[in-house]
Amino acid sequence: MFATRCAAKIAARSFSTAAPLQSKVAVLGAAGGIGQPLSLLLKANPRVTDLGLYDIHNTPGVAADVGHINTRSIVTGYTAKDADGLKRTLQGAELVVIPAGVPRKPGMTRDDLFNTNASIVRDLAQACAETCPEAKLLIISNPVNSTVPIATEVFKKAGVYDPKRIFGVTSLDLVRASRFIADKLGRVVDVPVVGGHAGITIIPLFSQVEGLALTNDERAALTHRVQFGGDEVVKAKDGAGSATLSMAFAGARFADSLLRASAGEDVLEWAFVRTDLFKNEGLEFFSTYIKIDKNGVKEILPLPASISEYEKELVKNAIPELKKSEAKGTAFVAGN
Ligand SMILES: NC(=O)C1=CN([C@@H]2O[C@H](COP(=O)(O)OP(=O)(O)OC[C@H]3O[C@@H](n4cnc5c(N)ncnc54)[C@H](O)[C@@H]3O)[C@@H](O)[C@H]2O)C=CC1
Ligand SMILES: O=C([O-])CC(=O)C(=O)O
Repeated sequence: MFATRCAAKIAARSFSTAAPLQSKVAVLGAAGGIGQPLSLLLKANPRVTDLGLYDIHNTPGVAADVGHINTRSIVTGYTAKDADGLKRTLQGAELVVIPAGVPRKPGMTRDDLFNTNASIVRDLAQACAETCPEAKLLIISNPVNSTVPIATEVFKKAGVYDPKRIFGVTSLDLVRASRFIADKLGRVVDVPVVGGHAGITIIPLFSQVEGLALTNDERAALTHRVQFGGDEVVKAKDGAGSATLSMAFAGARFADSLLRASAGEDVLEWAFVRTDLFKNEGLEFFSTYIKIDKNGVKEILPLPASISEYEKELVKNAIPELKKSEAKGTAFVAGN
């Protein structure tokens, strides 16, 4: 009786061999603060069939550990010391998630990371352009407002650029906004967050949340908290880095959206992408509402007409900041 119950339980937990599609996901920076829990969450995702982990060091240990989890995917782990380690990680990848690079310490802005992270993202993007130009790139490394233009320029130079496939991951801003209003609202709902991923460029659209009534003071305080949520974590970690666990959750959620879209689902998401929405202002990248399908971005939706005057003002103020970061990223690749 007990044996039968156990067998039934094990069978129920086993992965279904009928699961469709082959989906390889690569994580670059897999041994880091974000990389490890992100790899764990991706290993738990039944849509992932191959999980390729790469870092400059420590990846074999992470791969061996995560690889013992009895879900569907096969795990490989390479470091910079392995011959063709990066290439082998990227071969056949459908998604490449990039959390490689240094995190902030208290007192730093995300832009202060530019000098170190710009070349890391440039070199990893170059490897992607050579080995898996058709893969979707999910860029987590900061400053996102500049690293996405960097990856874009690398792909353009390599002649393989498709704006549908390069995403700056801003999902953590949505996760925070959703969590920060959950107690007041009594439920967890999606909150659209648009703009970019640094300070005042992060714009939560609380006006779009049904049933949420905020005073002006509450709205201003909540908006500020979302815009500077990253600083809250950096301060609390007190020199030991920035958000890792919540970022892994948000990154895994965004990766899952893309995998669901690949499997034929209609998916609405928010991400920092190439768009003509602010072409008249000379801005090329903006985080906004996107419909995704198996090819990546299927449609970029305009901001809802019903956003508040307060939110319109936030968008207006973000544009010069976004343009500066975009120009810095673009110039970096042009000059190197
Ligand atoms: N987009 C977002 O919402 C968020 C972005 N971040 C950013 O993510 C990045 C990573 O943060 P953490 O994981 O906390 O840092 P971490 O320092 O713990 O991990 C970074 C990993 O990248 C690896 N790495 C460095 N150069 C590499 C290269 N060339 N190739 C492969 N791997 C390389 C390191 O060895 C390390 O294991 C930071 O830039 C941080 O600012 C962090 C939180 C949220
Ligand atoms: O604040 C940071 O440096 C990390 C980050 O992007 C975030 O937590 O939103």
